[in-house]
Amino acid sequence: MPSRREFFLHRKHAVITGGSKGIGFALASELVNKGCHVTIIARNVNDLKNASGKLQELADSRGQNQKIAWKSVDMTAPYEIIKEAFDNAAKELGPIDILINNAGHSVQAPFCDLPITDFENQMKINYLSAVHATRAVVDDMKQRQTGHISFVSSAAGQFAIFGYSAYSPTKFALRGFADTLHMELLPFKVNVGVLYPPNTDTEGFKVEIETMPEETRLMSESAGLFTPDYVAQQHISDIESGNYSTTIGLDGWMLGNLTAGACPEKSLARGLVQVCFAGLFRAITLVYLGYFNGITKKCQKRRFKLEKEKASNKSD
Ligand SMILES: NC(=O)C1=CN([C@@H]2O[C@H](COP(=O)(O)OP(=O)(O)OC[C@H]3O[C@@H](n4cnc5c(N)ncnc54)[C@H](OP(=O)(O)O)[C@@H]3O)[C@@H](O)[C@H]2O)C=CC1
Ligand SMILES: CCCCCCCCCCCCCCCC(=O)[C@@H](N)CO
Repeated sequence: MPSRREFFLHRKHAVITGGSKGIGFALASELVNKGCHVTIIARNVNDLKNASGKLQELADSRGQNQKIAWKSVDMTAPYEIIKEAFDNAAKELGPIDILINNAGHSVQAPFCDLPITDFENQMKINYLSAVHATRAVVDDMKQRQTGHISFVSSAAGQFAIFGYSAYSPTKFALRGFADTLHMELLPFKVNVGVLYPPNTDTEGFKVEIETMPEETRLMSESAGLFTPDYVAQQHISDIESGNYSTTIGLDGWMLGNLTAGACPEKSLARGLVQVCFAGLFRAITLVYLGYFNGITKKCQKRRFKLEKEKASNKSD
């Protein structure tokens, strides 16, 4: 007998923001593999055409008449524009059953080196875009008493490290929003889920790694580097089985247990692990924090030394 929590993806209409590349594209592909009709949203039209062409090929190879569509929308646009785009998507491929809030961007540097505008900009694309998209689809889901809404947070939305003073809060915010929404939508049978990826090998990540402070690189790489396909498969499988949180890799799994806090948990087995090992995971985290603080001090020492050498070279 299928479990009460199970969510069937076959012939559902899924909309993925930021679906033209990286994790979003991998999520879109996996949803096509599960039999969904898919609409992807992003800004760049060429990338959208390219990505939806690939998705259509994948869909055609399954021979089940699945439809693919794309919309060029800046997800930071005013709510009215977002609402119109989602209404049009629903007119084209049918009522929206699944929304994946994935569009996002990271800018990392020590706090004082970050342009002050980046704080607001990242909040707009990483957090507010998800609020707007959710508002655009949720009434209809409540009325139809079915649906799923996902948020792509980050391991940096569970563990805030050096360099992410603008980025991490946007990803923590998604968790707060998702926890609330999950509770409010329970009576309407609309599911909510959060994905917490560690570093994932995408175009966005390739740009990020070029400008990343050494501290951020050393700390974040301790949680591993994963392929977008692997990350997407884990999350889609959690959507199907009705799990709230998706974590990736061993460190990700520990981090999920550590930060379970007051977040929803629908699996008894997962809940038991959180209860039994809470202390152990906190202890492991203290060790990591000690290691990370050491990295911060060492890198700063090296930087001071370099600056001193430069200054003395100049005065020679
Ligand atoms: N890669 C990683 O290491 C990790 C990523 N994440 C999160 O996963 C999500 C996806 O990341 P990733 O795949 O690496 O990102 P990419 O930069 O590779 O792709 C981003 C996607 O979002 C779209 N996008 C960006 N800005 C906007 C906007 N204003 N409006 C609409 N669409 C937009 C892009 O298309 P276009 O530019 O054409 O608009 C593109 O499709 C992000 O939320 C990120 O924070 C979380 C943890 C780790
Ligand atoms: C008991 C638990 C211990 C586990 C410790 C693991 C340490 C995690 C460090 C945080 C990693 C942050 C990755 C950010 C990825 C991301 O979002 C960017 N690449 C943005 O694109």
